[in-house]
Amino acid sequence: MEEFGKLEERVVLVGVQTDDHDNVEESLDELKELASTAGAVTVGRIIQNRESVHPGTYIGKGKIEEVRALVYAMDATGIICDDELSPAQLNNLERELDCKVMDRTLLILDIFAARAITSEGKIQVELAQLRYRSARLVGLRESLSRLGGGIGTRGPGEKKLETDRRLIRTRISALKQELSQVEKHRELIRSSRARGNMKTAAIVGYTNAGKSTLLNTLTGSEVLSEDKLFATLDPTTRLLNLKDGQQILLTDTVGFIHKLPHHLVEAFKSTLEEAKYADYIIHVVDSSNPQAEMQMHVVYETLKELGVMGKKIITLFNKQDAPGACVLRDFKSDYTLKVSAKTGEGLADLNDLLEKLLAEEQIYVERLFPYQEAGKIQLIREYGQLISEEYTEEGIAVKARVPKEIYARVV
Ligand SMILES: Nc1nc2c(ncn2[C@@H]2O[C@H](COP(=O)(O)OP(=O)(O)OP(=O)(O)O)[C@@H](O)[C@H]2O)c(=O)[nH]1
Ligand SMILES: [Mg+2]
Repeated sequence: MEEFGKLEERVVLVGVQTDDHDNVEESLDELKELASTAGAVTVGRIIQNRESVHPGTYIGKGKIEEVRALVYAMDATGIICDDELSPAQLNNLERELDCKVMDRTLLILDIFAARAITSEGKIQVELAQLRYRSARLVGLRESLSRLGGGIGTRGPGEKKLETDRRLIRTRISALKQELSQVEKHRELIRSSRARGNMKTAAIVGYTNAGKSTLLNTLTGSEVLSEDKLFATLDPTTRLLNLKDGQQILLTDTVGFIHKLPHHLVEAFKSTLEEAKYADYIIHVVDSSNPQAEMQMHVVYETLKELGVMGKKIITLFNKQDAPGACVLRDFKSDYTLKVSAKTGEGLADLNDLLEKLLAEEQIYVERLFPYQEAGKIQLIREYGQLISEEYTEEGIAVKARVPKEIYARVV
């Protein structure tokens, strides 16, 4: 595992501006944030304009010289490239520059590794790390050997490489098995939730948008929220009591990010899938971020990739208290609200909206059930929401909300 925190890492960021590519300056701003989250100090950046990235070395020969000079001048310990490098690009650059070469994927993996808390998150990160590494075994041999323990403590050699690969394969299949156990467990929880007829809203959004803060403010719970990228890696579900007595489950999710490497989306699928099983999507946008529009776009793309479609979307333009907060036009969502998760501004409107949406799914029942029909009250308890029950001589007076599907069986 690459450890950034131990000795001070000083890095130079390297990006390629291609014609069809979004703005690399902005992408490098974000890469700098990622680097600092991982504990590395950015000491310079170099951008090359090219039609496309160099297949063998990511950047061209002349630029490599420039990077080498900057690394030397700034006493940098390594470079971080803005795109995922192929194994060949990584090896070649490492040979040419003679310093540590990292890429966006490795950086994100490193942050993920430091932040995963639940066993599921940890397994997912380790799997993604192993997959990334096994493809780059030659180049990463040195950093691997620093791991100590099982993998790689002796010098290089073909035989050694074979052993590394076999160890990694064994580990991967063990992890996969563990993961499928954990996923089964999650599936169980999900289906019992569905049986209890509890509606769920998934809070999604770009990393650092304020998702965890929102969950904390709404439910008074303590979910780690930090001004760091990827503070949340494991979904956390909390019960929200709405003012009118209705209830909804809110699930915090891992933040999305620009250029989230595909196999990471793959690795985190089961975590991100919370959004797929939710009844509603609450999309939190950091409206004080100049990149808000691009970030919203990334969120929609990721949702599409996950197959999350046809759900009601509530977009929250968050951080209204912050300077420069704006409201963007948003054609993809069904409802938009201006809020501040920090100050609580606008959250009463969110409460009202959720009440309205939930009420649409349920029918209000006020009825006296004779004692011989008490079984129906059990049905309400199981599938609906019992607001009150009062025992009288004629029977039980009940106020409740029941889902449309079972209304006919209750009245
Ligand atoms: N000014 C202001 N800051 C906010 C608001 N909501 C969240 N923040 C800050 O934004 C930062 C990120 O908040 P989090 O709640 O951790 O963001 P997140 O979306 O959960 O981030 P990840 O878990 O990393 O994806 C923290 O420093 C919060 O204090 C808000 O309404 N106003
Ligand atoms: Mg969070």
